[in-house]
Amino acid sequence: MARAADTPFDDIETPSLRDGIGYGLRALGLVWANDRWLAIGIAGLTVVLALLPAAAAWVAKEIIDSVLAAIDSGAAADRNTALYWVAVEAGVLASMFAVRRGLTFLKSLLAARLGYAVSHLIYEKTLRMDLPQLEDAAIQQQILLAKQHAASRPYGLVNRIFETAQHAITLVAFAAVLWTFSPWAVLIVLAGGLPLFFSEVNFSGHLFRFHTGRTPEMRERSYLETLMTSDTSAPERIHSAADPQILSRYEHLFSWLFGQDRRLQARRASWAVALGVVSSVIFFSGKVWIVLVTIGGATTLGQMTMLVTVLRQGQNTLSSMLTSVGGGYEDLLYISNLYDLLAIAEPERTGTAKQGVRPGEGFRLEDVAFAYPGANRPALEAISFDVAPGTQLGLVGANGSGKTTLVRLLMGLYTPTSGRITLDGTELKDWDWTALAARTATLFQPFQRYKMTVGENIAMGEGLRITDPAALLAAAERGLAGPLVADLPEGLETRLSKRFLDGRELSGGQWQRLALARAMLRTNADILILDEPTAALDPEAEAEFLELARREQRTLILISHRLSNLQHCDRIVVLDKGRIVETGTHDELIARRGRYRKLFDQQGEFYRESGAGAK
Ligand SMILES: Nc1ncnc2c1ncn2[C@@H]1O[C@H](COP(=O)(O)OP(=O)(O)OP(=O)(O)O)[C@@H](O)[C@H]1O
Repeated sequence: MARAADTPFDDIETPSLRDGIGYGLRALGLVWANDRWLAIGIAGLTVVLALLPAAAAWVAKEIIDSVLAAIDSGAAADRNTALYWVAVEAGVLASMFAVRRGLTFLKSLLAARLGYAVSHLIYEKTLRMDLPQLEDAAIQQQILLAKQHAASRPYGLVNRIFETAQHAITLVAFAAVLWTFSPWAVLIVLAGGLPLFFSEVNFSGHLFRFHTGRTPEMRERSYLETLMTSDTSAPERIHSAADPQILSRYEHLFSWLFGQDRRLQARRASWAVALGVVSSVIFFSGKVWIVLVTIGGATTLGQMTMLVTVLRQGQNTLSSMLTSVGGGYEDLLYISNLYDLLAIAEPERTGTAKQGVRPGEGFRLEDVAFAYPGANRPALEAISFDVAPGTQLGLVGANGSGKTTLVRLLMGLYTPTSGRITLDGTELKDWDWTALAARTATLFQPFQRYKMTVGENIAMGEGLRITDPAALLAAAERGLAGPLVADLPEGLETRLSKRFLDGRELSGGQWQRLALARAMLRTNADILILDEPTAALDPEAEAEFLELARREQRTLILISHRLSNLQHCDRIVVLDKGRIVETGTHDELIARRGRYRKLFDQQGEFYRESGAGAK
């Protein structure tokens, strides 16, 4: 929900001047590193374009003065001189046009290259982040802001730097012309532009704080937009008739965002009008002065025209330059967010062990606790147990008892807050990440529905490194997806998801079969971790798959709410509120008449009968 309308976001920090200069240089460095010829081309044309306005003003003066001379003398030579200057003016204007077009072309190339380069940096960074970092809401906000502005801001900043340089050179040339008349004329140009500059810089800071501070609302808005258009949310949304509520939330959010924009832009516009009036008054005072001096006979008509033109263009150029500086400052603020994101320390994966110090020991958990960042109580506490190779371990417990968290710790995706987890005698953090990951084949909860081909959905189990159709089909068979793949018109090549024109949609159970096939592709992993692997399968398929998994001869860690699935496990660990409350075989736990037995009895007549049989 949107916050109070007048939330000022004043507490959001903006970077210091020193940091800002550093960011600017890094952005230029990025351009240089990506395409130095493009950078050189833009810089060269910028300098040429910067000098042309002063040249044009000078040529205009020469035309007027030579025309007046020709009128006075009536000589053919003077007439030819005037025509010569007209031809020069045509050349200057044509060059201006050509250089401007060339610059626009090169800058469009730069925008595309830089947008890609920055997006690449962002994705390289997010791909190196670990799971807790990606689950951190503050980091997610930084990523969103960086992604939103990746294509525009770094290019914007570089463009503003070039523009500022161009305007600065033009100004120096204008100043040189004005100086010949009077140094005061240079001062008039400066006095007219500076107030606007300070106002723009001030508003750039406000805008940045607004955009940064409003990221939660922007995220909610984009979520509501997805909710109103996505096919996956459509069945529930349509059925629950939630549309008016969702739309009204969206409208509420929009008017809050719009109200803030309006207030800020209205203040910006009124300041711009007021300062524009000040600039005009200064300009016209300068013009009156030049006119009076000309009437007094101290300058020629041509000089007067040139001076007035230069005075006006000088003021415009200064205000464009200062607007570029203000805009560049605004770009820089967003880039500071980008660089803050890029500067986030990456998770230290310092482990190098390719195998454990006691091969064959399996997993050992010693007094493990884990708390999610910001959580007020640990998700797991005092967890100790062993899993010897080849053991089949069942994990059971109510929703939120910590089962998924526990298997993610075993996979090394989270690090225990305290305690130790070892695999073959070596702590997980000391393992080489690739070697550790290669030990486990996993069905995740929730599993992904990749909007790729069927083959790629399976190949993701080995990071898309396996492309051999025979291996993919074998995994499909072992994940009970063989008949499904055979039935699809293009087999492994079938594109999934209706989002694509030629894409096919699958049922929940069919998607789950592909997720199972993905896990089963990892034939070299000696540990199979299955987090609710059969929740979407029909009973026949469920029994068939679990039987298959049991025959795999690998360590099996199985999470299931259907306790009958765990009957064959060598050991069952029962979790409650993040703690182990019971362990034992199915029969032992049934006989103990504790938590497991209670859960088991609650699962209906069928399970109770088979439990009684086991007693
Ligand atoms: N990514 C997360 N960030 C913060 N807290 C989380 C996260 N995932 C889970 N939790 C919290 O940790 C606790 C344990 O969650 P976990 O998913 O491990 O339970 P579970 O036993 O697998 O539940 P279920 O049977 O519903 O799948 C819950 O209180 C949950 O709210």
